[in-house]
Amino acid sequence: MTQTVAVLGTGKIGEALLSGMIRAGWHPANLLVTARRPERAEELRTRYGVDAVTNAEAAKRADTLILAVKPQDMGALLDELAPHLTDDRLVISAAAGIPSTFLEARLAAGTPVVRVMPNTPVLVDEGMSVISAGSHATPDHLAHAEEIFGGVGKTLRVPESQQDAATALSGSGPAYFYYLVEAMTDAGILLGLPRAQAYDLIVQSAIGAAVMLRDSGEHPVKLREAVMSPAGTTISAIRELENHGVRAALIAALEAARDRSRELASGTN
Ligand SMILES: NC(=O)C1=CN([C@@H]2O[C@H](COP(=O)(O)OP(=O)(O)OC[C@H]3O[C@@H](n4cnc5c(N)ncnc54)[C@H](OP(=O)(O)O)[C@@H]3O)[C@@H](O)[C@H]2O)C=CC1
Ligand SMILES: O=C(O)[C@@H]1CCC=N1
Repeated sequence: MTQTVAVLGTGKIGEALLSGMIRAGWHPANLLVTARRPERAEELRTRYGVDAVTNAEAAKRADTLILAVKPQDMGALLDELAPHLTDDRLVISAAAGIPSTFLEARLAAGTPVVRVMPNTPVLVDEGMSVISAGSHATPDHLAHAEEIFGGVGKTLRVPESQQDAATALSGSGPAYFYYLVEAMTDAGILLGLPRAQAYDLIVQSAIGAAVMLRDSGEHPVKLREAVMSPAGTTISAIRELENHGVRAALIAALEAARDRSRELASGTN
């Protein structure tokens, strides 16, 4: 039987996922979206050929609902959905921090909930989506979530207790790399290169390094050692990174992201 999937809250990650599902072969007729603003609903209808409906209608029509609103909006969305949602629907939450118990407590008893932390590279089919089962989710529900998110990148199952850490690593992860590219491009300008050239050099280096990390099977230390010639340029740069505590800063940054994810758990702040 053909399943209908609804994306509720089609902002940055919701739209990225929607576009990826269509590329992965989902027919727009089997997809629904919801939006808070009529002009946004119209934009999504025109851009993707999907039906933009109310949250209540999505609850009635979809077999699987993917909730992609901000953690702070999740309580209100669940209150809106609960009267229309029966326990034979699968509810997938992509919200940072919000535990599955938060959803389960607001939905019909026994409703299966799966928590997923995707990231924006789902836009280019290179997403990383970390998946956990709530109390009533079966292996079939997890497999269904993997089918959806696996179409736009990799998936990994973890116990829900690891979701805040996964959010800090892969959910937020792309932003750290963009930040590094920005900073390294600025350095290129300081060294006298035009911005566009500096950007190209850094981005291609990032792509090359990422492919080697993924495909070479080598530990990152080995890959770095291969770049660091004795008494050469690279070790001079690495010494500065160590002097400025960049490794410690990264560890502290990811710890802060994990802590923020935990703070969002109440859904109210
Ligand atoms: N951005 C990312 O990289 C990632 C985000 N996430 C999670 O995804 C969720 C969304 O994040 P993001 O996409 O960045 O945020 P956005 O603000 O871009 O998207 C949220 C969308 O939800 C809409 N919305 C809010 N309430 C309702 C409602 N009741 N009914 C319908 N639509 C509603 C908003 O509408 P309006 O435009 O009117 O405000 C907005 O378009 C968050 O919970 C976040 O933790 C997870 C992984 C990665
Ligand atoms: O910054 C955030 O809160 C969201 C969750 C992970 C990525 N973006």
